[in-house]
Amino acid sequence: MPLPIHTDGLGQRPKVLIPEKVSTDGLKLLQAKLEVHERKGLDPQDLLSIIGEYDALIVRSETKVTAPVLAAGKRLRVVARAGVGVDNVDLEAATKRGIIVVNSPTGNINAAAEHTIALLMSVARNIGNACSSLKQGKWERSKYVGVEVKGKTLCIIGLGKVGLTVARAAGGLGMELVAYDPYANPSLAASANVELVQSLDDLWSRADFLTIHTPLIASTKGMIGASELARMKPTACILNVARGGMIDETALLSALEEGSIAGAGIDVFTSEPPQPGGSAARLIEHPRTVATPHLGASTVEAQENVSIDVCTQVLSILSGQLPRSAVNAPIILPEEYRTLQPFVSLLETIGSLYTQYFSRPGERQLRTTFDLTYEGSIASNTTTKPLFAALVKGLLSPVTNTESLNINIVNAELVAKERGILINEQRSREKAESEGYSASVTLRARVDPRSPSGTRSARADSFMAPRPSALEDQVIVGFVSNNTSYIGRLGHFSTSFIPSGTLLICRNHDSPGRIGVVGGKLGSAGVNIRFMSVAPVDKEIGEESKDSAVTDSGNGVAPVKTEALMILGVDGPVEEEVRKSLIGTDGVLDARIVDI
Ligand SMILES: NC(=O)C1=CN([C@@H]2O[C@H](COP(=O)(O)OP(=O)(O)OC[C@H]3O[C@@H](n4cnc5c(N)ncnc54)[C@H](O)[C@@H]3O)[C@@H](O)[C@H]2O)C=CC1
Ligand SMILES: O=C(O)C(=O)COP(=O)(O)O
Repeated sequence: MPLPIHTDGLGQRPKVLIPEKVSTDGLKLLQAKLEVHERKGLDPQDLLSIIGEYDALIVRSETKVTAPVLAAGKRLRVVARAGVGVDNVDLEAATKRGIIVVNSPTGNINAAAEHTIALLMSVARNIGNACSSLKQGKWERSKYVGVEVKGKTLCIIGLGKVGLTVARAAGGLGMELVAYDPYANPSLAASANVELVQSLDDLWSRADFLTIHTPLIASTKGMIGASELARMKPTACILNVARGGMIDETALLSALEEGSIAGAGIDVFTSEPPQPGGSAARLIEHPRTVATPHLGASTVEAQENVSIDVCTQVLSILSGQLPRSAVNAPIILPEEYRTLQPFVSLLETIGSLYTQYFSRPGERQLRTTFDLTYEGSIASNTTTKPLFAALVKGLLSPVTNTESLNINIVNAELVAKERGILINEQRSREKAESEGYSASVTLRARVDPRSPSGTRSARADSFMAPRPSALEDQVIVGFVSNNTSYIGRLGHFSTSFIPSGTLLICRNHDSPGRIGVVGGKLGSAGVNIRFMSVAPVDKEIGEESKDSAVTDSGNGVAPVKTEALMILGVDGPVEEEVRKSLIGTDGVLDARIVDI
């Protein structure tokens, strides 16, 4: 069920910018919940100047979503591509900023495949030239004699969704099918009667028609140049309904001019629209080229599909749910996300509690590795990305502005790496049940004694773990009960409290009268106590330290069996003077304030 979309603090609905023609079928879904601004014909400068107002951006292939656009999009949470190819979106920059990029991976593949077949037939039967000749009042039947495709070999580079759909349709036309795709599914290829070859070198000389259906990526850029074209039959025709940039346009034009290939059917160009007088424009003008202005996805049906697909995903993301097809985020099934959700809040709390509770102001700080263990039922989830992201956010929230970092499943790993936070995730199915809960999480810090602060990075906001006192155990155990987060262990102490609001956490001698002392001092300072919980030394540690139990010297070293924690939920802030006044007298060894 979709969650409500919240307005901002000023009661405004989230805003979505649509600078290209996107079908109204999807936009209608948005209009009820969002402010939808269709602004066609924006130039790059206009886009830069207005993008800062928007929470979502929906584009097709024309809008270049560059790093500067994403940087200016301070509120942007999602860039949706109403189509397949995301080569016009700077994915790396979006990931860094935690902006989810979604696309519609299947909505227009049939349209693209049908358009490929249309170009194939147009090239084979001279449809474009014959049509314009007829419109000029001519009747040139012998000039436009074509070839049949039945029995001819169609070579396909990229046997993905579009490539396979083209193969099936071309198979229906009686064509022989050969494909090169190092990642193709052999059984799908076999089911469409496609012969898969091991190398591109096996294709060039076999093709009567050659069609390309790969994404535009480093390995496909400039894939077909002069030397490849030179190896093709002079009767061969080449088709491109994928992306400009994969075929060298100048080389293709020369091959057509020299007659080393027979024809071309081209829908996509290196620069769209083509620069007047440039290589694409000259290629389009060639009499044996059939060209269309990037119309592969331009059918009513495909535009409805992609529009509804991406608009639904925009709504999901803006209501805090996960999209169906994010390009730069892991796929998480909805039912899996539901089981993880209560733990997301727990992990954020544990992270924040860790940073606030274990920090000692003024102490030299060190870089840390965390062991994060999921125990019990939660350990069987296939992904824990949302939990990882929540922990990173929690660890950083007390020391940096996490709002501006927008930490989420998209960028959490990157942010953690940049801040020197190393998190090892582990799973244990049994442990939590033996402790009496169905699932729990343990965060244990291992501080690297060889890397004092400042040795690796001069960043002021880099995460530095607090230096632990000699024997301090930096561990937090949390669990969820009735959708509420609980802390079950803090350092050496076994406890059970709900971490929320302002907490005063005191470590004291485990002897009568401590509560009265702290309560009295807080009372005279006008601080109201909401709840209180006493935490003895965890039983495992108690066993270990039985023989060595000595009284603490009061310097924060060597917690022993004779100590306990007192956790007080208090209303409002506790002045620093009041906190300090609690320490050192009447058996109170330490007092720390934590805000959750
Ligand atoms: N002209 C238009 O309006 C449209 C164009 N497209 C374009 O069509 C292309 C294909 O789309 P889909 O089939 O949906 O993508 P897809 O991801 O399903 O398939 C791409 C295939 O290319 C293969 N591939 C990747 N690198 C390769 C390489 N170096 N050599 C050989 N094969 C390689 C992959 O293994 C994959 O099987 C994309 O570039 C997309 O942008 C898609 C829809 C409409
Ligand atoms: O989906 C794709 O990859 C396309 O190329 C379609 O582009 P368009 O949305 O028509 O600008």
